[in-house]
Amino acid sequence: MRFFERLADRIERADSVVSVGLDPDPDRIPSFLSDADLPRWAFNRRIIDATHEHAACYKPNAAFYEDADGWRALEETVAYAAGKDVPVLLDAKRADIGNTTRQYAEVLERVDAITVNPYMGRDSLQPFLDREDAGVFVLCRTSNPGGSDLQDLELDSGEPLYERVAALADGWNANGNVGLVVGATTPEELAEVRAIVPEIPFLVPGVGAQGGDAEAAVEHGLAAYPGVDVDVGLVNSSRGIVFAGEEAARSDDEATYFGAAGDAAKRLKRRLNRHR
Ligand SMILES: O=C(O)c1cc(=O)[nH]c(=O)n1[C@@H]1O[C@H](COP(=O)(O)O)[C@@H](O)[C@H]1O
Repeated sequence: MRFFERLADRIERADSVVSVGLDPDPDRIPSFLSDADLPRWAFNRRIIDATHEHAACYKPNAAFYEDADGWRALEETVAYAAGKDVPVLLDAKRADIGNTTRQYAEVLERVDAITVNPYMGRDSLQPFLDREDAGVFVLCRTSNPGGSDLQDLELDSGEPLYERVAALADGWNANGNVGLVVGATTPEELAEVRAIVPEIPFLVPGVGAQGGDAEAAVEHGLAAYPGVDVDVGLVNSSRGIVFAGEEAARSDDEATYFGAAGDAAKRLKRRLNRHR
């Protein structure tokens, strides 16, 4: 089964397009978990227990796992999410020259999908694109303030670079496995990219902690996919869900802390579903 078919299945079962970002910043892991063997894994396991009913996917960002214990924590996390039948999208923003990128793409043996960076061009993405069953989300218009520095640059044709990336990604989609990353912080660009690629699902980060537009994320982020009954796409929130417990009363109480994460995921799911 292709990634977007598996994702559609999950979206239907959870009635949700929420991507729960697993970004376990070590400085914010609650002190009651600091003695755990792998605090990031202990944290993620509890987050998954609290949120999986509302999760269309989990999106661990590789930056939070790039040390020896981190890789172990990530491995445990991926296996645990799979056990709950929730796809995992590794946010690694990868791509490189041929032999290197072939190694990078090996990670798709262990996760369902990945984010990739188009800056080095098609050959740097080919080994990912060749994995017919995996999802490959190409950065297009990112949510950060500096996203405009390069991505908005106008080409000779008059189009901004991010629009060219969208058009190129359409051409890279022979296997029906390409998605685009377009931030919720730039709703007009979301609409523009959607007009260029009516059939490519988006990963829309930037709602929650970055204050992006959740309604526009749903309106433009989802796309019909051949052979499935629901529109497909993902709207991600990381800190707004996993650290919701910091604001809960008695947040040093484990049940309250992780209950708040579950509530935050459920609230986001309902908010997004109002616009689906
Ligand atoms: O590729 C991404 O997921 C991504 C692209 C982008 O344009 N903006 C963006 O915030 N992200 C990621 O989405 C997550 C957002 O986290 P929060 O701001 O805490 O919801 C982080 O893991 C970011 O790296």
